[in-house]
Amino acid sequence: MDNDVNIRMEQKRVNDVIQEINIKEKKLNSKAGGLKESIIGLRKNFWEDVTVNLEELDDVIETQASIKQQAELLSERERSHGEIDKQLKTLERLKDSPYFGRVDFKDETDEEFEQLYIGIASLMDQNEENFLIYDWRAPISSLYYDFSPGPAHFHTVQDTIHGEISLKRQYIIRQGKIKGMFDTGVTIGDALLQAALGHNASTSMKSIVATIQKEQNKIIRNERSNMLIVQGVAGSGKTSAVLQRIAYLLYRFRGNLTSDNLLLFSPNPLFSSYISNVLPELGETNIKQTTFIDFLREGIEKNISVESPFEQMEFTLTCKNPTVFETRKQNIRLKSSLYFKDLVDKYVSTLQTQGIQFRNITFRDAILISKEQISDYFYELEENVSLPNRMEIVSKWLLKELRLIQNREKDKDWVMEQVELLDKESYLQAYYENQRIDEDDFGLEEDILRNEVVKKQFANVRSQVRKFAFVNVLETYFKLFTDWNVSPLPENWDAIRTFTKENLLNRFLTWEDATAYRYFRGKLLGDQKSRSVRHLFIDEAQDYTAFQYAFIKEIFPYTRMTLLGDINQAIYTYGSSLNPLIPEFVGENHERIVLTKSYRSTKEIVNFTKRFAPGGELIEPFDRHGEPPEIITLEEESSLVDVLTETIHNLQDKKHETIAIICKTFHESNEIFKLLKSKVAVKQINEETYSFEKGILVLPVYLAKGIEFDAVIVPNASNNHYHQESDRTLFYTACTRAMHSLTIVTTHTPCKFLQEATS
Ligand SMILES: Nc1ncnc2c1ncn2[C@@H]1O[C@H](COP(=O)(O)OP(=O)(O)OP(=O)(O)O)[C@@H](O)[C@H]1O
Repeated sequence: MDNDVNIRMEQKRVNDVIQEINIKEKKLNSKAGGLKESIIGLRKNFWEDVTVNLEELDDVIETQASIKQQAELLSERERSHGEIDKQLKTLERLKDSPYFGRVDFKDETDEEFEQLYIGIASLMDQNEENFLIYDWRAPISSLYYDFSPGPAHFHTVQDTIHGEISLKRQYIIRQGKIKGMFDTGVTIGDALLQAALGHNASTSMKSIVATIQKEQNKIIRNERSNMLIVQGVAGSGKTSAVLQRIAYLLYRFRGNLTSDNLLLFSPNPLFSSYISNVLPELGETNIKQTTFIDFLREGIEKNISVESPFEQMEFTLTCKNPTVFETRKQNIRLKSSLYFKDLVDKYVSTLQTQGIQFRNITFRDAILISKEQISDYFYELEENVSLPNRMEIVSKWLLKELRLIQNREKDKDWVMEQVELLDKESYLQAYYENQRIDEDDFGLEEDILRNEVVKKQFANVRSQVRKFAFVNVLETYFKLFTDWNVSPLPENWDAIRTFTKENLLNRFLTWEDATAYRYFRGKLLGDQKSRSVRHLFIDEAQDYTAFQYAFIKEIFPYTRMTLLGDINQAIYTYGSSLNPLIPEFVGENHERIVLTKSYRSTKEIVNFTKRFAPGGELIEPFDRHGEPPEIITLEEESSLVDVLTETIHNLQDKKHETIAIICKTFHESNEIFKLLKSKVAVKQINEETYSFEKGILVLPVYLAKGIEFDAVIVPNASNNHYHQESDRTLFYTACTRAMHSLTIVTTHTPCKFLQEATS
């Protein structure tokens, strides 16, 4: 058929579907209007419609029941209204772009091919009989992602349906108009992908539903594995795939799984906001996201400061003292390892019989229960009761003791002084209470007031006891490095323990100690195992240590996990041995998927960066072309500012909107910022930056993780800057943030990675 006729017919169908959407929208709107009125009415007349009578106990109970009934009615209506609101928003999106794909499919029993249109949500005709659009997550829609014309099959919950595809078509529809239409063969939409990838970088990530690739679809629809591990090269769509996977799981297990059951660990706050649009764009609520440090901090005492991973990195990259550096490196290696976890476990087992440090329970500067008493009580308990259970028993005992002390304390003089300071309300309450019990006993009122005072004053002590504040966890951890005979001795143990002791005395945990300490705390006091998180997603998984993984497993023993990362971007090199992304790690019920195709950068940039990526021969560029990376050799170092300014102006002339100057360290980014701030409108990004706007940005590479820019400038790729083998992953990560343009500035002696790329 003539292409114009085809387009006309397809546009007619789009118009028909939009017509249906309009009708549905009208119906929903009138339903929503009715509901809204009823909600307003319910809210307005809430107190008129409930029977309020508080005279007799029976009346009070009836009143409570009546309020409850009214409140339930209101929240039911509000829920329905919310649901309609969500449907209306989806219809609004469908009206703009009802679908992006079509497959004509016939199963083995069918006579004729059926046309299946695929979009971001399902839509049925008015009689609710036929699908006008299939949700991209429906089982049948996987035909679109997994097959080209020819034999094809898809899995339903019970079955596998075999058949044949006769046509696969893609559309670009905007504001209800077909802007492009392609019939595709083997891979989906090179044309569409070209269009999607050729755009300028955005300050927030986009959904990729229309162009999900077969390999990515495997990640998205995986339901079997307890642990899904994705090793994917830079720009291969790991983050994109995981967000689509979340949307898929929410759809597939709707009714059983809500966004509260899913948790994502992201590498930095900037990244969290960068991806926060994708799920709402797909009509789903965002899931809980946190960085691993925030997650750890929740379980560490507030008066202990914790180093961030970025501070750790900055320290190792900028430390000038070789002895200090060496000790720190060894500390990181040790504390990141499972060997150290074993050591902590061994130490914890010795605490069964002795060694836990307790705190006195004090009140108004006096010791109420001494730490020795607590320790004696604790260690007299049965040895085979676990430490956390013993803590519970001690806490109960302490609360009982406190009640007795509280009673004794009541008659002291200071209580009367406090009674006099009580407000009018407390006096009134005491009066009524007195009346209720015995109106003739005047002494009772004072007793009630005294009770009120001690109860208030003891509330804090009691709450501290419930939180096990009577255990000095930090001091007990400290003893691991002082009183305990570690065996076998880790390498350079003396230097490591001196370093650790010094930090702990300052109530400071290095990043490598933070997990160990948090784990230790859990062993001592007990950890709440998370049952509500059913799926955990870890992006940039290469940057987690073996100890961190073991800890995560402890907290989430029943949770399915999806780990995504790239071993070539492992920037925390001293801690990242035994990473799950390496094939040897794969265990039972684990699945490993490898993505080798890089979509982000132009072919020229990928071919350049793959030359210094370990195992780079496996990286495959997507066929999108641009200018080759530019390498600028400085004649003199003082010319850097002019070179950078000129480069930025050139890039702006070429319509690049996000231009990132990616530095090795924050220290370097400070220097560059100072150089440039009077020349161009440059913005500096730091650990606290939660979102960014288009423009010229300067930032260290560890804050650029997971993000992409139109153009990247690496301002100093000299040998004296990227000089160690461990800098390779940093350099690689920096260069691979570029979508369209990469500029590298160096002195006459470029770093070896740059030499490898250009030799
Ligand atoms: N199937 C696809 N269709 C359209 N765009 C895609 C597809 N897959 C990836 N992309 C695009 O490629 C870019 C890189 O994707 P993404 O950030 O998800 O990769 P990544 O593997 O997480 O990268 P990195 O490890 O380097 O941070 C994004 O712009 C994304 O939109």
